[in-house]
Amino acid sequence: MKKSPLPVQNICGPEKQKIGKEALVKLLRWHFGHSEFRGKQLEAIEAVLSGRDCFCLMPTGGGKSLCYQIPALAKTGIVLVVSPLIALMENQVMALKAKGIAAEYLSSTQTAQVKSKIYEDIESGKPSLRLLYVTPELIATSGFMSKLTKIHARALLNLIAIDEAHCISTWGHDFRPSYRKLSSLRNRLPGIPLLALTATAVPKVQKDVMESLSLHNPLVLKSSFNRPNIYYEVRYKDLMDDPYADLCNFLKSHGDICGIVYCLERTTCDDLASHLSKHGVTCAAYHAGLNSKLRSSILDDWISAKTQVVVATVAFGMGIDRKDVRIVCHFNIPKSMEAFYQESGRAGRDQLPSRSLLYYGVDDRKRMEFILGTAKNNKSQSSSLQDDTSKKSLADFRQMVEYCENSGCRRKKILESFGEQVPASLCGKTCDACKDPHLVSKYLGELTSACTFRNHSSRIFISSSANLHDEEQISEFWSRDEEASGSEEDISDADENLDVDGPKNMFESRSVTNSSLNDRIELLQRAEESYYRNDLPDKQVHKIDKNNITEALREAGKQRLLNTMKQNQQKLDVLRIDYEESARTLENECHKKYGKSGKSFYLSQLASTVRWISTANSEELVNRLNSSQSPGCSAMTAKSDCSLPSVSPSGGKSMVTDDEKLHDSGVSETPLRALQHASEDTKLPPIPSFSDFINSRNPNDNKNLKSRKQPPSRDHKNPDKRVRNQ
Ligand SMILES: Nc1ncnc2c1ncn2[C@@H]1O[C@H](COP(=O)(O)OP(=O)(O)OP(=O)(O)O)[C@@H](O)[C@H]1O
Ligand SMILES: [Mg+2]
Repeated sequence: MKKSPLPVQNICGPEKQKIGKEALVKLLRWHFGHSEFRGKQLEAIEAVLSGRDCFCLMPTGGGKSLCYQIPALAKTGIVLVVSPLIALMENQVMALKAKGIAAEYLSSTQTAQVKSKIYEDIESGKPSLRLLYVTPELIATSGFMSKLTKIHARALLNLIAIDEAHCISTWGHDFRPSYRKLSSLRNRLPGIPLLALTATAVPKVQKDVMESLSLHNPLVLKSSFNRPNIYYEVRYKDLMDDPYADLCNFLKSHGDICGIVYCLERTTCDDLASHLSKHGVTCAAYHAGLNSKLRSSILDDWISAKTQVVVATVAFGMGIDRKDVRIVCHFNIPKSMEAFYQESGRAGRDQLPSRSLLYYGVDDRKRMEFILGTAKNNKSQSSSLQDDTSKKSLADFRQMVEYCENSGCRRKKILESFGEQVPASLCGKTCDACKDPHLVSKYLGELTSACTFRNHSSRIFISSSANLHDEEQISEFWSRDEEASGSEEDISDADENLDVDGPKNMFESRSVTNSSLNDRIELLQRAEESYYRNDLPDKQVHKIDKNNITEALREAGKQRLLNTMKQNQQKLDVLRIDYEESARTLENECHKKYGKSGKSFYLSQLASTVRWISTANSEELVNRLNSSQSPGCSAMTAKSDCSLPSVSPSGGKSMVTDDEKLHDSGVSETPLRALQHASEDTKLPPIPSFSDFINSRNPNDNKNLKSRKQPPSRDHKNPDKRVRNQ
């Protein structure tokens, strides 16, 4: 229903006149239907209305948006809101419009007509608009800045609100290079109060945000990070027979509730969503590998409660505003406490009891250590800034591991990681460790035994990833950060094209400033995708259906798998294996599983398999190859009439040992010879290295990608590890 603008007009006083609390509460009730301000909302609103800068740290779901929405209604003129995501802007603008509040957003996704209507209004000298949401990229363009300057000169710019302000800090978990450009706002638009809002900023990030934005004598408002309505729990994958079944039962036992399950990889999302669906949970997978149309329909179905659970990567991120999320589950350990807090904080925004459940697995931990450690090793040659960033990533992750591996109150650990000292009694048995400390201690004991049993060296944090893989292997993408920055892509492209002052070349600019792991991984992801795109001749690409899995693509996929096996030769040498056949088998498996679902699913599965090969041990590889074969044809006893890869485990020297025995078995060419041929003869498709990719950004010039690198992470779903150690 459209609301009359009358209350706004009534309280608009002369410039310096203080707007009283009553009038503000009236606005709150009239426009938003809330009876009272929450937490520090009123203080923030009064500060910015009086012209003072404000730094506002409120927990997720704390109601930060109202801190700039109410000021926008209290004064004629415009409140500019900087937001990191188009989806976030769209949601808020839609919700405000539904309340009859004049709000718009400017982004590359809008038509020229819509944009010029907005510009017309804000340049009219008497804008009807109250809230204008923009991306940080747009702010950096000279065109938009000159419009802002004009509005400013006419005293029509009341406030600049910077939402998710932690994105400005390289120390924050969601650093966005484009946010750095906001540091010029203070000088360019003097006298306009700045309001920085965030839910997740450790003390160092808080300081960095305030300094970067040059906040002048800001009112610093910090609410506790505590989310008392969320119950925290960790479950241990290594102690379970089947974590999929455990999660499924958990979700079903809570009835028809709304939930989010976060996974590290796209393929896990697809697998898990399909498993849950089969077992009666209405759910959908959501990740950056799906096209935007599909993504928004999945989001719509979830928002409108048609879908109960979304199984997602971190692409399902900021701006997801459904109040009644009852469960947020992490199926893989997140990379930092900040990420965990932000994601788990999507539960219970209506303040009702909700749950955070994290499935911790030692393999998951090692995988994460590997990627962070590899980044560190690679960066050791680079600047000290890069080293610092890597060290910080590892330290951040350490907190997450401690959250899972130590006994003691989970809530306390979360709060302490944000610099809050609280007594354990604060929790009031709202985490598993406080509710049932003996059980948690027992699980941790079992975990130690299980790890020892499985020959994991120890639970001591951060094994040297250099022992696992050489640094070549960094080039395989690891999707977690790409997923998050996939959203950044959504906002950046066209806006950056407008950028007259800003850098012409995103990659060039980033190579200078963005030493963060996130950016590197994002670029590597793009390199990966570019590799697949560029592998086909241009004309062919245009001709084929975008979603079509061509023979050429399949062949490239097979070659990629083959290449990975060869790069892991040393590790796999303990096997006697026909690499060519093995690659074909694995490619077939990917195609069989996801061929019908489309190219992105197929490529995602393929990439996951590549990662898996690079980390799997010989036994795992044997198992997988064997399970991929047709019934009755065992790879362990492969004969010449079986066109499947011939493999045996490392201990298999006694079973099938050397060339002679293979000759005896009737195989025309020994696996060892096949291996040699593969090394000598196979022309492998080039996979761009990180630097090659950056240097070859010209889309017409992708042919000089020469070097070849290798994936770092491993598939989480290792059936062998589900050992319950009683
Ligand atoms: N004073 C209030 N009374 C009741 N509900 C409120 C109040 N202020 C905000 N809310 C509600 O709380 C929910 C969360 O608000 P909002 O999206 O502004 O949170 P946030 O702090 O920006 O969270 P996030 O960090 O996740 O972005 C919204 O649904 C909003 O309507
Ligand atoms: Mg918000």
